[in-house]
Amino acid sequence: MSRILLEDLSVAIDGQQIVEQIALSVQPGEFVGLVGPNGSGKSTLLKALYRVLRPSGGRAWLDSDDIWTITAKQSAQRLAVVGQERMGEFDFTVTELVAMGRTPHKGMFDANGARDRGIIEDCLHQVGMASKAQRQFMSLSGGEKQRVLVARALAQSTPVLVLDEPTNHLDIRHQIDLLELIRHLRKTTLAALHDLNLAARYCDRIVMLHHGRVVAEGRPHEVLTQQRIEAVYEVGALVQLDADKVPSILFAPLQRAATPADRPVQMETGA
Ligand SMILES: Nc1ncnc2c1ncn2[C@@H]1O[C@H](COP(=O)(O)OP(=O)(O)OP(=O)(O)O)[C@@H](O)[C@H]1O
Repeated sequence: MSRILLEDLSVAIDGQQIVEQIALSVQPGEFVGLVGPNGSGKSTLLKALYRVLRPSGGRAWLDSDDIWTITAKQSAQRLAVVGQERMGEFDFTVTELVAMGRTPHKGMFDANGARDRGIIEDCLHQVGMASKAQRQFMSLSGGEKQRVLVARALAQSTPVLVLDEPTNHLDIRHQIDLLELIRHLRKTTLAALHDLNLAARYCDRIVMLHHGRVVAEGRPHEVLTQQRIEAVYEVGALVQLDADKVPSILFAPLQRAATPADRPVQMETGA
C-alpha cells in the first residue's frame, strides 16, 4: 500500500502560476476525488504528480520518495495513470494496448508470459471489454476507448492510480460500474471528477480546487455544501444528505435558485 503526499506543490506554465501551494494527501487504499470548475487546475496538478509537468515549487511524494527523483520505470511500477491525452496515430488491438500496461514489470525483450496474459484478460473483464479484445483500438467508441485505457492502467498492477476524468465519454451505467470498480479495488486513488454527485457517492474524501488553490478538503458532505458549490461553481445548488450523510445535489442557474418558487424541479417519487 502506498501514500501520496503533495507538499506546497506549485506548477507554473510560461511563468504563470497555474496551481499554487497545494497540500494534499491520499492515504493507502483511499479514494480521493479532485473537483473544481473548468480551468481550476485539476489536470495540471495531476500532471505534476504523474511527471508530465515539473513543479515550480514544493514536492510530490510517493511514500518516502519524491516522485520526480525515481526512474520512469520505478514510477510506472508504482503509479498508473489514465490521463486526458488520446493515443497517437498508431493503431493497436485492444489486447496489445492493454498489454503495454505490463511493460514496467518486464525486461526490454521479454514477451508476455501466461501470468501477464491472465492479468490482461482479467483487466479487460473488469471494465467489460473482454468481448472486444481483438478489435482495433481506433475503431472503438469514445467510451469503449476510455474503458480500455482504464484496463491498461489496471494491468500495470500498481498500488496507486491517478485518473483524470476517468468517466469521460462513459454512459451512466459505465460511470457507475467504473467508480464501483475503483472503490472495490481499494488502491490509493486520486481522480479528477466532474460529476459532484458521483464523487460524493464514491469518494472517501474530496479536495476542491478553485483558481489553482485548494478551497476545501474533507468528507463529501463537509465539502459539497450548498454555499460552497454556489460560490465556487456559480450555480444554484440544493444539497440533501441521505442517512449515511452522502450528499445528493440538484443544480440550477444561480439567479433562478434564489427564490423558493424558482428552485429546481422537485424529483418525482413515482408515488
Ligand atoms: N500548456 C498550457 N499553456 C497555457 N495555459 C495552460 C496550459 N495548460 C493549462 N493551462 C491553463 O491552466 C489552467 C488550468 O488548466 P487545467 O487543465 O489544469 O484545469 P482543469 O481544472 O483540469 O480544467 P477542466 O475541468 O476544464 O479539465 C487553465 O486556465 C488552462 O488554460
